[in-house]
Formats: sequence, structure tokens, C-alpha cells
Amino acid sequence: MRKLFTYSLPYKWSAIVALSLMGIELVVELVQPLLMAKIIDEGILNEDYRLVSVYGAGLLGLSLLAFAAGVTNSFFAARLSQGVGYDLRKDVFEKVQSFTSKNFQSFSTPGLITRITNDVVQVQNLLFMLVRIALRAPLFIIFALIMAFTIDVQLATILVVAVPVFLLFLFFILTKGVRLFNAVQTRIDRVNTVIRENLTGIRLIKGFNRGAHEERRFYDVNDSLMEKNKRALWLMEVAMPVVMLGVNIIILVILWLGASRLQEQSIQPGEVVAIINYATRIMFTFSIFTFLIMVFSRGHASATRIGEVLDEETPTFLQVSDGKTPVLKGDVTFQDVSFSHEREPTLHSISFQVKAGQTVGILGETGSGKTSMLHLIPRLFEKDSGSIYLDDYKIEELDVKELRKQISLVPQEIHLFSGTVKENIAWGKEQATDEEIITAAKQAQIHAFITSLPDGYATQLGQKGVTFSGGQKQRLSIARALVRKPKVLILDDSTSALDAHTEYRLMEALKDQSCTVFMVAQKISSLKASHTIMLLHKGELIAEGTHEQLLRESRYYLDVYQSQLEEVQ
Ligand SMILES: Nc1ncnc2c1ncn2[C@@H]1O[C@H](COP(=O)(O)OP(=O)(O)OP(=O)(O)O)[C@@H](O)[C@H]1O
Repeated sequence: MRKLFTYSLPYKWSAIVALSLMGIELVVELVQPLLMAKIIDEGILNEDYRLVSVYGAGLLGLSLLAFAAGVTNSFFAARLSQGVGYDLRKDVFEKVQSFTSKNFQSFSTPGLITRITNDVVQVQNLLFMLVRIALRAPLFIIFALIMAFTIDVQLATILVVAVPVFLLFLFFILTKGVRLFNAVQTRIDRVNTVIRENLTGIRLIKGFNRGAHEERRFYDVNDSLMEKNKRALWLMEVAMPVVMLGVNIIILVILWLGASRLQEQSIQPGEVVAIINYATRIMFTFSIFTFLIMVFSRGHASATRIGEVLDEETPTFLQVSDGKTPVLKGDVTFQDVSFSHEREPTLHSISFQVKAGQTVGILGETGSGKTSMLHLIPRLFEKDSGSIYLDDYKIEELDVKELRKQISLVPQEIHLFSGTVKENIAWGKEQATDEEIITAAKQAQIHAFITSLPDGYATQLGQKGVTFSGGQKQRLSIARALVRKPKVLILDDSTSALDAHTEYRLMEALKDQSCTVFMVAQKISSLKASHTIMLLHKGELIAEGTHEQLLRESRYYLDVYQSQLEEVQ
């Protein structure tokens, strides 16, 4: 919540204007019962109708003033809340961009989406209500009690006794409400998770006939969300009638005591009306409080969830960029590099040296650490110990943005963006010329296919667009990587869907690129031509050499090779 104050500072003038206008509304609200009392006591009871019209005109003027102040207050309250909402969305989004895979383990993707969208809206509502009515409500109660005292101490005492009781009740509702609305937001996360998994895996679900199972999963989380929402709203809905019942009892007590005081002629009828007016308004303010509590509970829960993202610790190297920015040749050296994702070590003392322009094949069973090892080079993961050099620079000495600019990674899971084919390739290099895009597509062996499409490079992908096959997607993302003319290219099992002939032509084209290539593949036939092949086993580099060397020197490699030959035969 303290952060919210910091975020409001740039909009302090909107807040100040809104709060000043709220002050006008407050004063009008406090003066109105007094004027009414005067209309009754000095005007109606004395049959002085000129005075009635004077006070009446005053009352009307004040009401119009309050109306104008209210409308303008809403305008500035909206400026404040929308401005803070915009900044929060931007900062949470930017923060998520700096997340490493370790950070992502703390948050689910749908949870992050809920935080950037729904939670920010709840915080906006909270801020809007805060400068619109939330601050006015307690101020009104305090000043209305003072005004009531100036009119009649005895009747005002009833109010003074009633107010703390109401406050205690509302405090109880507030504490329960914050907890319940926190649970509601978590349930929204779960609904989003199930919907997202369902939509992304829809073909799998249909293929496995798991539609009914998925529906049950959705009903479960949906029921749970409804249950929590019902409990939270029930709490708020009970609070309102309880407050209203209390209001009516207080008014009856004031009327009863006021009537006997009127008989004793120790109070004027207009004064009783004014006190009842203050009582009604105070109690009405309490009923607004129950609504405000809902907004506050939700806003507080959401602000905490947003704070969790903003406070998440990210490595400083991703935020600071003051390292060296040389143009690299592409030599890659690992010296005793170890790495663990969590507590279990993933890579143990990996050492190797690769000269610029070489092609390195990487082979190893699933989970042996191939992806982890390659992600250390562009610092997508941070090694625990050892040193990694690019040319003669330790990777920590290089500006991380510059480092990544010179390394292209084609990950295992291909991701294309909605937009045209051309935009998808140019995504790798913002200022890429048409010629560069076509050259990259040719090298990635996808140019001929693209030109066979009716709209060629202008073909739309994604929603309502063309859907590419697995191999076409892989080649498109390789083109995206090549357009940057990287010094180091990492192909993480990204040629698995290519036929042998296309894969061969791709590797031939890469030779002209003069970049170091790390290529993970499951088939030895894909790696045979590499300058060197590294064999990973349970996080250790157990052998390294050319295909022929490994056939001679590594029993493990020979076994894998023979089993793959048998599969082909
Ligand atoms: N983000 C992560 N968080 C925690 N553990 C991870 C993460 N990514 C991988 N691991 C673990 O690290 C080990 C090595 O995984 P890695 O993905 O590097 O292997 P791989 O050889 O590339 O596997 P595959 O061939 O199946 O892609 C595995 O045991 C895996 O469970």
C-alpha cells in the first residue's frame, strides 16, 4: 500500500484538486442540515416566508455547488486512478521482462496476467473511491458529530455512543473482507490457468478424448471461485442491512428523546430535525463504508499481489547495462562451469573450447542438461561457478544487451507472433531490410515455401491467419535468428521436424554465415558433419570429438549410433 502512495505522487495535483473539491462537498453536506433547521425554526414556525425563500435559495445554491464540485472531483479522481493504473501496468510488465526462469517459478503465467489486468483495475477502483468518497466519509462523521454537539449535547451523545459500535462492526467486516477477497483473486488465477491450458492444449484434449475431464477441471475451479465470491459478497450484503437496522434504531431513540425534550420546550423542532438529519447522514455514510470496505478489501489484496511482482528480486545484471560492447568473433570457452536450477546440480564442471565459426553438435539423453548448458551463454540462466568466455571476455564483463544481440537462440518450443511472415522474421532485427529478410529466409530453407503462399511475405500468421506446420515454424524461427547475423547461433533441437535433405541444405547454408553454431539434435545423422560433437550424460560432458573419434573412443556414443542405425533399417 505504501507503494501506491509513491505511484500517486506524479498525479499529486489531480489528487490535491480532487481532495479540495471533496472538501467543498463536505462543507455543503455539513451546512445543509443547519439551513434546514433555520428554515423550520426561523421561517416556517415564525411564518416568515421571505426567510424561507432566502434560506431555500441558499440551500439550492449550495446543492448546485456540491453538484459541480462532485462532477469535477470525479474527473480528477479518474485522472489520478487511470494514471496510476497505467504506470502500474507498465512497471509490472517491464518487471516481468526482467524475470529469469527462477523468478518465473514463483508466479504462474495466468497469475501474472491477472495481476497486470484485473488486479490493476481493483487498485484503480480503490484510488478512485479514495479521493471520491473514502476520505470524505470519516471526515464527515467527525464534523457531523461536532455540529450535532453544537446543536444539542444530549441528543448528540446518542450518536457518540453509536458511532464506535458501528466502527468496531465495520472493522470486523474489513479484516474478514481482505482475507476473502485475497482468496477470490487467487481463485481467478486458477480459472485463468485452466482456461489457458485448455485453449493451448485443445487439440491434445480432443485427441485424447479428455474433454469431459477438462470440463470437470474447469467446473471445479469455477465452482470454487463462485463459492469464495459468494462468501465475500454475502459478508458485504449482510453488513449493509445490519447497518441500516442500526440507523433506524438510532433515529427512533433520537425521535423518542427529542419528543420529550420538545414537550419540555428545551429544544426547537428544527434542531431535532437537524440532529436526525446528521444522524441519518452519518449512518448513511456507514452504509457507504460497507461498499468502500469491499473496494478497499479487493484493492488491498490486489495491491499486495502487484507488490509481490514489483518486489521480486531479479539479478542486477539484467537491470544495469554498463559492460563492454565489443564486436565478437564467436570463440566460446567453458571452464569448470557448474549450474543448478534448484538444489539438485544440473551441470557439473563443464569445460570446453570452441573456435569461432565451428559447428558443435550436442547429444545427450533427455534431461542431461543440454538446454541448461546452452542457456548459460546468453545468460538466460546464471552459472553457479566456473567461467564462461566469449572471445577473451568473461560473459559478466559484457553488456548483457550487447551480448544477447550477438547470440541467436532458436528454442525447443517455437513461438511465432501474430502478424505477417515478414514481421516474424524481422522480429529478430528491427531495422532489417527486405534483402536481409529474404537472405535469412533462403538460408533457413523457407524462402521457396513463403513465395508459394498467395500473399508471400505479407501472409498473416496466428489468429485468423495461416497455420504453419512444425517444420515450417522451425525454419521460420531459424530465419528470425539468422537475420540478426549472430556470432553464436544456438539451435536447441530446432531442426527435429526437418527432413534429412532440408536439414543438410540448412547446415550447408550456415557454413557461409561465419558464426559458431551449437546444435542440439537427437539423431547422430544430423550431427555427423559437425566440427566437434559433445556428449552430455547426467549433467557431465563425458566425451568430445569428431564423429569418427567418438565412434572409436566412446562406447556410449557407439551404442547410440548403432541403435539409431537399427531403427533406420
Ligand atoms: N526451469 C527449470 N527449473 C527447474 N529445473 C529445470 C528447469 N529446466 C530444466 N530443469 C531440470 O534440469 C535438468 C536438465 O534439463 P535440460 O532441459 O537442460 O535437459 P535437456 O538435456 O535439454 O533435456 P531435453 O533433451 O529433454 O530437452 C532436468 O532434470 C530438468 O528437470
